Parts: sequence; structure tokens; C-alpha cells
Amino acid sequence: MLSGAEVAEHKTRSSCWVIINSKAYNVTEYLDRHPGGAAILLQYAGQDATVIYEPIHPKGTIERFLEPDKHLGPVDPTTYTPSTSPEDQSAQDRNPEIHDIPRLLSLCFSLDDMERTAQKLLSRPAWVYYHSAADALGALQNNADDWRKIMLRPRVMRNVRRIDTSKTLLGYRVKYPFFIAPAARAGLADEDGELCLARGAAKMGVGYCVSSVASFPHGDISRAFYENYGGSHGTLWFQLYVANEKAVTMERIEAARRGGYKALVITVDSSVVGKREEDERHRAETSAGSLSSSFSQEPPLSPPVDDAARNDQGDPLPLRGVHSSTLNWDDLVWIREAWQNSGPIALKGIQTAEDVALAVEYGIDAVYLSNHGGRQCDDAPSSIQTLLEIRRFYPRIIEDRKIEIYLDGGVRRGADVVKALCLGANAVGLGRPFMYSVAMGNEGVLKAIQLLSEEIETTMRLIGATSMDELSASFVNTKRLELELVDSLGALSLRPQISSKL
Ligand code: HEM
Ligand SMILES: Cc1cc2nc3c(=O)[nH]c(=O)nc-3n(C[C@H](O)[C@H](O)[C@H](O)COP(=O)(O)O)c2cc1C
Repeated sequence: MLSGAEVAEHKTRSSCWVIINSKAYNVTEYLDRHPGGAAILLQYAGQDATVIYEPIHPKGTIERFLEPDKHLGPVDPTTYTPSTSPEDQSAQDRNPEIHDIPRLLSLCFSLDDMERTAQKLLSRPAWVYYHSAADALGALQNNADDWRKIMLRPRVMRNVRRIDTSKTLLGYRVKYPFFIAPAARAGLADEDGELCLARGAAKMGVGYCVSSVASFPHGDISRAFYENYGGSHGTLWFQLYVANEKAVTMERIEAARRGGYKALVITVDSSVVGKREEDERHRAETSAGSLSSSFSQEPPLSPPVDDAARNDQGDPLPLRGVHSSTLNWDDLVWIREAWQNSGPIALKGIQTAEDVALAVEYGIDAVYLSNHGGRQCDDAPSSIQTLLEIRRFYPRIIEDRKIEIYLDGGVRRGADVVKALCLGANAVGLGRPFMYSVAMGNEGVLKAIQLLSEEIETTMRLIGATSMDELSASFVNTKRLELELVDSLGALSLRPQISSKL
């Protein structure tokens, strides 16, 4: 068995070991391949990294990615102090009385109630990861504020006894005009993570767009969906992050095809990962805590200047360059080829009318307006504002239904969903609310869907609409938000396309 002192000797770029769950690993050769970058590994070189490793890696990551000969075996736990901190335990571990999920759910009357309950249940790293947003939180705030700037215009004295909320999304029937937006690492909230979401979506007949960065293999998630699928309502999409390495992207597309995912949703707003300070602060705090209690008393190692991870061509990646930063419209050619016509293709993260027009030109099936829940570009517009921009500058795109339009960001009420549909969206996604629901397991997911669908039906009755086809712009007053629209658009293409480096 190794000792903490032996591991601590390997703390440089030329020999880098880490301890995770009382086992040592040699990550020297993995440094430049590590998707989270070499710097973080070097920061923990020679030390226990469990506390930071656990919340951000799906189970089985080491077994999958690190060659067996790099698994160095157990480390004597008496020779170093494992880096767990009390605040990283889930509230359930700290307070065993918080375990009556049915009781907790019976006290939730809105998605906001569910969020407050989830905050009590989730571990601190999970809460911080789900809750955080970029920089000064401007885009996050826009998402919350803009729904309130649109008023409803209720029509009365219409027979609204029967309401039909069903729709066809990218060729598949769903019971409600909302879907579960892709969000990474549901496994932080519950050990069944994405499986809870897949079961819930299939049972309730809604859509689920599964993240590239799921806590479970994509085959297991689609199995959980199809085992619970009634055969008539519900659909499963695959969200694709285009990776720095083409081979990784091809593997993801292949997993989507094999798993029977019905649409490929390519995220296009993540050339770098946004600067999420709540997340970074928490990591820094836990890393400081773990260092003070761990074997080594040295301060964290600053990564050497030449430490930046590199892409397929050997170019250094941008800061937080976890996904491809060269992705451009030309790449759609090879992505389409790899997808082999297995279903429609959507672009997620579109934030301007110009890019919607380009997507139409490129023959894309759907645009998914989103600022990534305010986690990427700060001060980006809300998706509902982008929808108004399309209505003003390209009304034909909406009138002639040239492309399906999805959107997300800050949707917390049935009324928000109805507003988006009145303005021409096909359906809306919800990210955080569903991650919070997973903290309450399968029942939590069902409850979130139930709460939202009831609110949609109530809003439709109160404005006097009985089906999705009846929803129109005459039910909303958008004047306040329209005052904030740009006066004119930019050129469709700002500069000649750089040719793909992938
Ligand atoms: C020991 C072997 C390790 C392996 C095989 C490994 C593997 C991976 C993989 C596959 C990802 C990408 C996950 C995804 O798709 O998002 C990832 C991301 C990441 N890893 Fe590791 N990792 C290891 C150790 C560590 C350690 C010790 C730390 C920290 C001390 C760490 C920090 C991170 C971070 C910060 C990310 C990026 C998360 C994000 O922002 O999305 N990793 N790692
Ligand atoms: C914790 C978390 C993880 C996310 N992971 C992904 C992801 O893996 N892929 C992606 O395209 N979008 C991701 N998103 C963005 C969501 O798909 C969605 O755009 C956003 O959550 C919508 O805003 P909302 O949380 O206010 O509903 C993530 C969002 C959150 C909150």
C-alpha cells in the first residue's frame, strides 16, 4: 500500500499523481488529454482531490478514461487527511430527518417552492453547480425580468371546459408544449440522475433533451426512457457539445444514433465555458480547505505558463476551452454526415435574428433560442427578446413556419410557456427547475411536470384559448419589451468563415 508521502513526491508536470477515494492515480500522460484542463490536475498534484473530483465526474470516469496501468492502488488513509468538508455533505446526510420526500413534495405548489426545497436537500457543490450563472448575472436577470414585461390579454366568455395542450415537436407528439432542457450531471442531485428525468418524461409524455455531459451512459438513459414510454407521447433528443477532438464528437453522435435519440441538438454558444464565479469561488474555497487539512501544507501549485491544454492541431485552447472554439457553419457538413439523417437537427444557443436567418439558409430544422440559462455570455438577451427580434425583422420566418422555434431561460410558470407559444415558439425548455426536481427523485420529476402542466391549462382557460392552434399574438401585449429591441440588424455574416480546424 502507498503512503501519502510517496504520492506527494509526484507533484510536477513530469510526474503527476492524485488520490481519489483513497486510491492513487498516475495522470502524467493524461494531463494534456484531460477535458477539464491540465491546470486543475496540477493544482492537486501529489494530493487528495476527492472533494473536487467527485461532484463533477460521472461515475466510472476513471475506469473509462484512464488506462489500467495508471491505477496505482490504495493509499494508507492514516498517512493523509482525506479532503472532505462538512459543507459538501448533502443536507440529507447532515440531517437525517429531511428524508420524507412525499411530505416535502406535498408542500410544493410551484417550481419556485421546489427550488427552495431542493436547496435544502442538495449537497453544496451540486447546488452551486446548478445555481451558478456567468459574471455579473446580467443575462440571468434578463431571463427572469423579461417574462414579466409581457402582459396577457385575457378574452372572456368562451367555453373553455376542454383544453388540449398536445403538440408535435420535431415530428413526435407530446402532451405538453414544454420539455426538459439539457443540463449536465443530474447525478449530483440523485444517484439515478438522468434516469429519473428519462422515466418522468416518458411517463408524462413530454420531451427530454439529454446533455452530452450526462452522469449515465446515453444508452442507459434511452433505455430508461423507452421502458417507460407509452408509445404515443414523448420524445428524446440528444444535445451535442462539439468537442475539441473530432473523434470525441463522432463518438457522441454515434451514441445518439445507437440510443434511438430522435433529434440532434447542437449547442453553439459554448466556444468557452462562461465565467461562473459562484462555481469558481466554491472550488477555490474547497481547494483551500482541503489543502489546509491534507498531507501537504504547500500552497496550490500554479500551473506553468506552457501548461495550457491543446487541441488536435496542437494549438493552445482558450481559457475554459472545454468545447470546440472553432465550431462554425461549415462544420454542419460533417456533423450532418455523421448523423446520417437519423432525425432533425437543431441549433441551441441562438441569440440574434441574424443567426436565425442563417440557420434557415443552412437548412436547419429548428432553432433553439437560449442564452444557456445566463451561464455563458453575460448581458446576452433573453430568448423571448430574441423571439420578438425575429418577429420584427423576419416576420415571414414565423408566419410561414420556415423553421421550428424552441426557447428556454427563466421559464418558471405556465403563463411564461403560454406567452412564448402565443409569439410563435413551438415549445419551451426548462433547465434548472428539472435539475432541482431530481433532488426529489422520480416523484420530484413527475411533480414538476404536473405543476407546470396544470398552470398552462389554467392560464389557457383564463385567456380563453382551448388548443395550441388558438394561441396567437393577440393574447399578449409585448410593448414594453419591444421598446428594448435593436433598431436594425447587422450583416448576416460578419467576416468570412474561417475554415474548420476540426
Ligand atoms: C484521475 C483521473 C481523471 C479523469 C479520467 C478525468 C476525466 C474527466 C473527463 C472525462 C471530463 C469531462 C467530463 C465532461 O464530459 O464534462 C473531466 C472534466 C473535468 N475534470 Fe476531470 N478527470 C480526472 C481527474 C480530475 C481531477 C483530480 C480533477 C480536479 C482536481 C478534475 C477536474 C475536472 C474539471 C474541473 C473538469 C471540467 C468540468 C467542467 O467544467 O465541465 N478531474 N474530467
Ligand atoms: C446545471 C446546468 C447544466 C447545463 N448543462 C447544459 C449542457 O450540458 N448542455 C447545454 O446545451 N446546455 C446546458 N445548460 C443550459 C440549459 O440547457 C438551458 O439552456 C438553461 O438551463 C435554461 O435556463 P433555466 O435554467 O433558467 O431554465 C445547463 C444549465 C444548467 C443550469
